[in-house]
Amino acid sequence: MLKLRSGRTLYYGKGDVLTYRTYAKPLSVKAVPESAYTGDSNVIFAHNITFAVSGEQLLTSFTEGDNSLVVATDSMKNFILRHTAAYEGSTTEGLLSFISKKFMERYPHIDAVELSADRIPFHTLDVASAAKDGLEPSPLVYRRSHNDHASATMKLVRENGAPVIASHECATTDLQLIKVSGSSFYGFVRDEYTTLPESYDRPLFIFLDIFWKYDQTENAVDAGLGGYVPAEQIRDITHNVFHEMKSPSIQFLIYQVGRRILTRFPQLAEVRFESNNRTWETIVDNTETDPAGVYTEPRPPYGFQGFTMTQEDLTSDGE
Ligand SMILES: O=c1[nH]c(=O)c2[nH]c(=O)[nH]c2[nH]1
Repeated sequence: MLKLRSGRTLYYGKGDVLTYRTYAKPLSVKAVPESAYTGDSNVIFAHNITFAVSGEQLLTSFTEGDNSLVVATDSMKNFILRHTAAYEGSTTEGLLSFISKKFMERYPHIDAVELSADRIPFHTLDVASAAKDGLEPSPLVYRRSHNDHASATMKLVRENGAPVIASHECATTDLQLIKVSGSSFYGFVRDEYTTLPESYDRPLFIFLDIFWKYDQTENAVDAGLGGYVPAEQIRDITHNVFHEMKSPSIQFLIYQVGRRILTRFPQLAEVRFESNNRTWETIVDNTETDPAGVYTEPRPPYGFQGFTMTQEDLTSDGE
Protein backbone atom coordinates (compact mmCIF):
# COMPACT_ATOMS: atom_id res chain seq x y z
CA MET A 1 0.00 0.00 0.00
CA LEU A 2 1.42 3.37 -0.99
CA LYS A 3 1.43 5.84 1.90
CA LEU A 4 2.30 9.50 2.29
CA ARG A 5 4.53 10.88 5.07
CA SER A 6 1.37 11.79 6.96
CA GLY A 7 0.38 8.12 7.01
CA ARG A 8 -2.45 8.79 4.57
CA THR A 9 -2.83 6.29 1.78
CA LEU A 10 -2.87 7.81 -1.69
CA TYR A 11 -2.51 6.07 -5.00
CA TYR A 12 -3.96 5.84 -8.48
CA GLY A 13 -3.08 3.86 -11.53
CA LYS A 14 -4.10 1.48 -14.28
CA GLY A 15 -4.95 -2.22 -14.14
CA ASP A 16 -5.25 -4.91 -16.79
CA VAL A 17 -2.68 -3.32 -19.08
CA LEU A 18 -2.16 -6.18 -21.49
CA THR A 19 1.26 -6.16 -23.12
CA TYR A 20 1.92 -8.76 -25.79
CA ARG A 21 5.59 -8.26 -26.57
CA THR A 22 7.13 -10.48 -29.23
CA TYR A 23 10.80 -11.48 -29.54
CA ALA A 24 12.04 -10.39 -26.15
CA LYS A 25 15.53 -11.53 -25.22
CA PRO A 26 15.58 -15.31 -24.63
CA LEU A 27 15.92 -16.43 -21.01
CA SER A 28 18.53 -19.01 -20.04
CA VAL A 29 18.74 -20.48 -16.52
CA LYS A 30 20.72 -23.20 -14.77
CA ALA A 31 19.06 -26.61 -14.72
CA VAL A 32 17.77 -28.23 -11.51
CA PRO A 33 17.29 -32.03 -11.21
CA GLU A 34 13.50 -31.81 -10.88
CA SER A 35 12.89 -29.82 -14.06
CA ALA A 36 13.42 -29.96 -17.80
CA TYR A 37 13.05 -26.16 -17.88
CA THR A 38 16.23 -24.27 -18.75
CA GLY A 39 14.77 -21.14 -20.27
CA ASP A 40 12.32 -19.52 -22.60
CA SER A 41 12.67 -18.34 -26.17
CA ASN A 42 10.48 -15.37 -25.13
CA VAL A 43 9.07 -15.23 -28.66
CA ILE A 44 5.90 -14.24 -26.81
CA PHE A 45 6.60 -12.26 -23.64
CA ALA A 46 3.08 -11.34 -22.54
CA HIS A 47 1.86 -9.76 -19.32
CA ASN A 48 -1.15 -8.30 -17.58
CA ILE A 49 0.25 -5.32 -15.66
CA THR A 50 -1.19 -3.30 -12.79
CA PHE A 51 0.58 -0.01 -12.17
CA ALA A 52 -0.06 2.44 -9.30
CA VAL A 53 1.74 5.62 -8.30
CA SER A 54 1.86 7.75 -5.19
CA GLY A 55 3.35 11.10 -4.21
CA GLU A 56 3.06 13.88 -1.67
CA GLN A 57 2.36 16.36 -4.47
CA LEU A 58 -0.64 14.38 -5.67
CA LEU A 59 -2.60 15.17 -2.51
CA THR A 60 -4.25 18.27 -4.00
CA SER A 61 -5.51 16.24 -6.93
CA PHE A 62 -7.74 14.47 -4.41
CA THR A 63 -8.47 17.36 -2.05
CA GLU A 64 -8.76 20.29 -4.48
CA GLY A 65 -9.37 18.78 -7.89
CA ASP A 66 -5.99 20.10 -9.03
CA ASN A 67 -4.99 18.01 -12.05
CA SER A 68 -1.79 19.91 -12.84
CA LEU A 69 0.45 17.02 -11.72
CA VAL A 70 -1.87 14.18 -12.67
CA VAL A 71 -0.39 11.88 -15.29
CA ALA A 72 -3.54 10.43 -16.83
CA THR A 73 -3.87 6.70 -16.32
CA ASP A 74 -4.36 6.51 -20.08
CA SER A 75 -0.87 7.99 -20.47
CA MET A 76 0.44 5.46 -17.93
CA LYS A 77 -0.95 2.70 -20.12
CA ASN A 78 0.82 4.18 -23.13
CA PHE A 79 4.05 4.56 -21.14
CA ILE A 80 3.90 0.89 -20.08
CA LEU A 81 3.28 -0.30 -23.64
CA ARG A 82 6.01 1.84 -25.22
CA HIS A 83 8.56 0.82 -22.59
CA THR A 84 7.64 -2.82 -22.99
CA ALA A 85 8.90 -2.38 -26.55
CA ALA A 86 12.14 -0.82 -25.28
CA TYR A 87 12.83 -3.47 -22.61
CA GLU A 88 15.99 -5.41 -23.44
CA GLY A 89 15.84 -8.08 -20.73
CA SER A 90 14.14 -11.45 -20.40
CA THR A 91 12.17 -11.57 -17.12
CA THR A 92 8.90 -10.28 -15.70
CA GLU A 93 10.75 -8.78 -12.73
CA GLY A 94 13.19 -7.02 -15.05
CA LEU A 95 10.32 -5.60 -17.08
CA LEU A 96 8.60 -4.21 -13.97
CA SER A 97 11.82 -2.68 -12.69
CA PHE A 98 12.60 -1.14 -16.08
CA ILE A 99 9.17 0.42 -16.62
CA SER A 100 8.83 1.80 -13.10
CA LYS A 101 12.34 3.27 -12.96
CA LYS A 102 11.82 4.97 -16.32
CA PHE A 103 8.47 6.30 -15.12
CA MET A 104 9.95 7.75 -11.92
CA GLU A 105 12.78 9.33 -13.91
CA ARG A 106 10.31 10.90 -16.34
CA TYR A 107 7.96 12.19 -13.61
CA PRO A 108 10.05 13.49 -10.67
CA HIS A 109 7.00 14.33 -8.55
CA ILE A 110 6.09 10.65 -8.28
CA ASP A 111 7.51 9.39 -4.97
CA ALA A 112 6.62 5.71 -5.24
CA VAL A 113 5.36 3.11 -7.69
CA GLU A 114 3.76 -0.19 -6.85
CA LEU A 115 3.22 -2.54 -9.75
CA SER A 116 2.61 -6.17 -10.54
CA ALA A 117 2.43 -8.38 -13.57
CA ASP A 118 0.89 -11.74 -14.34
CA ARG A 119 2.77 -13.49 -17.08
CA ILE A 120 0.31 -14.74 -19.70
CA PRO A 121 1.69 -18.12 -20.69
CA PHE A 122 1.91 -19.18 -24.32
CA HIS A 123 3.33 -22.65 -24.89
CA THR A 124 5.11 -24.09 -27.91
CA LEU A 125 3.35 -26.57 -30.19
CA ASP A 126 4.90 -29.42 -32.12
CA VAL A 127 4.42 -29.47 -35.87
CA ALA A 128 5.61 -31.86 -38.58
CA SER A 129 9.12 -30.84 -39.51
CA ALA A 130 9.72 -29.43 -42.97
CA ALA A 131 12.11 -32.35 -43.59
CA LYS A 132 9.22 -34.77 -42.75
CA ASP A 133 11.40 -36.58 -40.20
CA GLY A 134 9.26 -36.12 -37.09
CA LEU A 135 7.94 -33.27 -35.01
CA GLU A 136 9.54 -30.02 -33.97
CA PRO A 137 8.35 -26.96 -32.07
CA SER A 138 6.75 -24.37 -34.30
CA PRO A 139 8.59 -21.06 -34.00
CA LEU A 140 5.39 -19.28 -35.05
CA VAL A 141 2.26 -20.87 -33.56
CA TYR A 142 1.69 -20.93 -29.77
CA ARG A 143 -1.07 -22.14 -27.46
CA ARG A 144 -2.39 -19.82 -24.77
CA SER A 145 -2.47 -21.59 -21.40
CA HIS A 146 -4.98 -21.00 -18.63
CA ASN A 147 -3.02 -23.14 -16.17
CA ASP A 148 -0.69 -21.91 -13.45
CA HIS A 149 1.37 -18.86 -14.31
CA ALA A 150 4.21 -16.70 -13.03
CA SER A 151 3.77 -13.25 -11.56
CA ALA A 152 5.68 -10.60 -9.67
CA THR A 153 4.97 -7.59 -7.47
CA MET A 154 7.36 -4.74 -6.82
CA LYS A 155 7.45 -1.45 -4.94
CA LEU A 156 9.85 1.35 -5.80
CA VAL A 157 10.59 4.46 -3.76
CA ARG A 158 13.13 7.26 -4.10
CA GLU A 159 16.45 7.24 -2.28
CA ASN A 160 18.38 10.47 -2.71
CA GLY A 161 16.09 11.18 -5.63
CA ALA A 162 16.76 7.94 -7.50
CA PRO A 163 14.21 5.12 -7.81
CA VAL A 164 15.14 1.96 -5.92
CA ILE A 165 13.29 -1.31 -5.39
CA ALA A 166 12.03 -1.27 -1.79
CA SER A 167 10.31 -4.65 -1.89
CA HIS A 168 9.47 -7.44 -4.29
CA GLU A 169 7.73 -10.79 -4.36
CA CYS A 170 7.63 -13.34 -7.17
CA ALA A 171 5.02 -16.05 -7.50
CA THR A 172 3.56 -18.96 -9.31
CA THR A 173 -0.18 -19.12 -8.78
CA ASP A 174 -3.14 -21.34 -9.58
CA LEU A 175 -1.15 -24.56 -9.44
CA GLN A 176 -3.69 -27.42 -9.15
CA LEU A 177 -2.17 -30.81 -8.33
CA ILE A 178 -3.82 -34.17 -7.65
CA LYS A 179 -2.00 -37.17 -6.21
CA VAL A 180 -4.30 -40.17 -6.58
CA SER A 181 -2.71 -42.34 -3.89
CA GLY A 182 -0.07 -42.03 -1.18
CA SER A 183 -1.48 -39.24 1.00
CA SER A 184 -3.00 -39.63 4.45
CA PHE A 185 -4.57 -37.47 7.12
CA TYR A 186 -5.00 -39.03 10.56
CA GLY A 187 -4.04 -38.47 14.16
CA PHE A 188 -5.74 -35.06 14.32
CA VAL A 189 -7.76 -33.89 17.35
CA ARG A 190 -10.82 -36.08 17.88
CA ASP A 191 -13.50 -34.61 20.10
CA GLU A 192 -17.21 -33.86 20.15
CA TYR A 193 -16.82 -31.67 17.01
CA THR A 194 -15.10 -34.30 14.89
CA THR A 195 -16.98 -35.99 12.08
CA LEU A 196 -14.11 -36.38 9.58
CA PRO A 197 -12.91 -40.00 9.43
CA GLU A 198 -9.19 -40.66 9.53
CA SER A 199 -7.79 -41.32 6.08
CA TYR A 200 -4.80 -43.52 5.36
CA ASP A 201 -4.89 -43.06 1.60
CA ARG A 202 -6.77 -40.10 0.20
CA PRO A 203 -6.80 -38.61 -3.31
CA LEU A 204 -5.18 -35.32 -2.35
CA PHE A 205 -6.10 -32.43 -4.63
CA ILE A 206 -4.50 -29.11 -3.74
CA PHE A 207 -4.65 -25.61 -5.11
CA LEU A 208 -1.37 -23.90 -4.46
CA ASP A 209 0.14 -20.43 -4.77
CA ILE A 210 3.88 -20.14 -4.08
CA PHE A 211 5.69 -16.85 -3.47
CA TRP A 212 9.41 -16.15 -3.15
CA LYS A 213 11.79 -13.29 -2.43
CA TYR A 214 15.43 -13.02 -3.37
CA ASP A 215 18.19 -12.11 -0.98
CA GLN A 216 19.58 -9.74 -3.64
CA THR A 217 16.82 -8.19 -5.77
CA GLU A 218 19.29 -7.83 -8.64
CA ASN A 219 19.08 -11.60 -9.26
CA ALA A 220 15.36 -11.23 -9.98
CA VAL A 221 15.80 -8.27 -12.29
CA ASP A 222 18.89 -9.29 -14.27
CA ALA A 223 18.89 -12.92 -15.43
CA GLY A 224 22.39 -12.34 -16.80
CA LEU A 225 23.74 -12.56 -13.22
CA GLY A 226 22.90 -16.28 -13.25
CA GLY A 227 20.70 -16.38 -10.14
CA TYR A 228 17.26 -16.04 -11.69
CA VAL A 229 14.65 -18.49 -10.36
CA PRO A 230 11.98 -19.31 -12.94
CA ALA A 231 8.44 -20.11 -11.82
CA GLU A 232 8.58 -23.21 -14.03
CA GLN A 233 11.36 -24.76 -11.91
CA ILE A 234 9.47 -23.91 -8.69
CA ARG A 235 6.40 -25.62 -10.19
CA ASP A 236 8.39 -28.70 -11.23
CA ILE A 237 10.13 -29.01 -7.83
CA THR A 238 6.68 -28.87 -6.22
CA HIS A 239 5.21 -31.78 -8.15
CA ASN A 240 8.41 -33.80 -7.72
CA VAL A 241 8.25 -33.48 -3.93
CA PHE A 242 4.50 -34.31 -4.03
CA HIS A 243 5.33 -37.40 -6.11
CA GLU A 244 8.20 -38.51 -3.88
CA MET A 245 6.70 -38.25 -0.43
CA LYS A 246 3.88 -39.91 1.45
CA SER A 247 2.30 -36.82 2.94
CA PRO A 248 0.53 -36.93 6.32
CA SER A 249 -1.00 -33.48 5.68
CA ILE A 250 -0.84 -30.49 3.35
CA GLN A 251 0.98 -28.64 6.15
CA PHE A 252 3.90 -31.07 6.05
CA LEU A 253 3.82 -31.32 2.25
CA ILE A 254 4.30 -27.59 1.72
CA TYR A 255 7.05 -27.51 4.35
CA GLN A 256 8.97 -30.18 2.43
CA VAL A 257 8.41 -28.36 -0.88
CA GLY A 258 9.75 -25.20 0.77
CA ARG A 259 12.84 -26.98 2.03
CA ARG A 260 13.59 -28.31 -1.46
CA ILE A 261 13.10 -24.89 -3.06
CA LEU A 262 15.38 -23.19 -0.51
CA THR A 263 17.98 -25.95 -1.00
CA ARG A 264 17.98 -25.61 -4.76
CA PHE A 265 18.04 -21.82 -4.65
CA PRO A 266 20.28 -20.42 -1.91
CA GLN A 267 19.81 -17.01 -3.58
CA LEU A 268 16.24 -16.95 -2.22
CA ALA A 269 15.65 -15.39 1.19
CA GLU A 270 12.07 -16.51 1.63
CA VAL A 271 9.40 -18.87 0.28
CA ARG A 272 5.73 -18.52 1.15
CA PHE A 273 2.78 -20.83 0.48
CA GLU A 274 -0.95 -20.45 0.30
CA SER A 275 -2.65 -23.80 -0.18
CA ASN A 276 -6.23 -24.84 -0.49
CA ASN A 277 -7.57 -28.32 0.22
CA ARG A 278 -9.74 -29.68 -2.60
CA THR A 279 -9.46 -33.39 -1.72
CA TRP A 280 -11.97 -35.27 -3.82
CA GLU A 281 -14.95 -36.69 -1.98
CA THR A 282 -14.96 -40.47 -2.09
CA ILE A 283 -18.04 -42.14 -3.62
CA VAL A 284 -16.64 -45.63 -4.29
CA ASP A 285 -13.53 -46.43 -2.26
CA ASN A 286 -10.63 -48.33 -3.75
CA THR A 287 -9.54 -51.56 -2.05
CA GLU A 288 -6.27 -53.45 -1.59
CA THR A 289 -7.16 -55.64 -4.60
CA ASP A 290 -8.90 -53.05 -6.79
CA PRO A 291 -7.32 -49.60 -7.20
CA ALA A 292 -10.38 -48.25 -9.03
CA GLY A 293 -12.28 -45.63 -7.09
CA VAL A 294 -14.86 -43.00 -7.92
CA TYR A 295 -14.68 -39.51 -6.48
CA THR A 296 -16.50 -36.24 -6.88
CA GLU A 297 -15.86 -32.57 -6.28
CA PRO A 298 -15.65 -31.64 -2.58
CA ARG A 299 -18.29 -29.36 -1.19
CA PRO A 300 -17.40 -25.99 0.30
CA PRO A 301 -16.20 -24.72 2.71
CA TYR A 302 -12.57 -25.45 1.86
CA GLY A 303 -9.59 -25.61 4.20
CA PHE A 304 -6.47 -23.59 3.62
CA GLN A 305 -2.92 -23.28 4.91
CA GLY A 306 -0.33 -20.50 4.85
CA PHE A 307 3.34 -20.85 5.66
CA THR A 308 6.44 -18.69 5.29
CA MET A 309 9.95 -20.12 5.33
CA THR A 310 13.48 -18.76 5.16
CA GLN A 311 16.92 -20.30 4.65
CA GLU A 312 16.99 -20.78 8.44
CA ASP A 313 14.49 -23.61 7.99
CA LEU A 314 17.21 -25.65 6.34
CA THR A 315 19.30 -25.72 9.48
CA SER A 316 16.53 -27.55 11.34
CA ASP A 317 16.25 -31.31 10.58
CA GLY A 318 12.83 -31.51 9.01
CA GLU A 319 13.81 -34.02 6.32
O1 LIG B 1 -3.93 -31.81 5.04
C1 LIG B 1 -4.88 -31.48 5.74
N1 LIG B 1 -4.70 -30.61 6.75
C2 LIG B 1 -5.70 -30.20 7.58
O2 LIG B 1 -5.47 -29.39 8.52
C3 LIG B 1 -6.98 -30.72 7.33
N2 LIG B 1 -8.20 -30.57 7.93
C4 LIG B 1 -9.09 -31.33 7.27
O3 LIG B 1 -10.31 -31.41 7.56
N3 LIG B 1 -8.47 -31.99 6.26
C5 LIG B 1 -7.16 -31.64 6.28
N4 LIG B 1 -6.10 -31.98 5.48
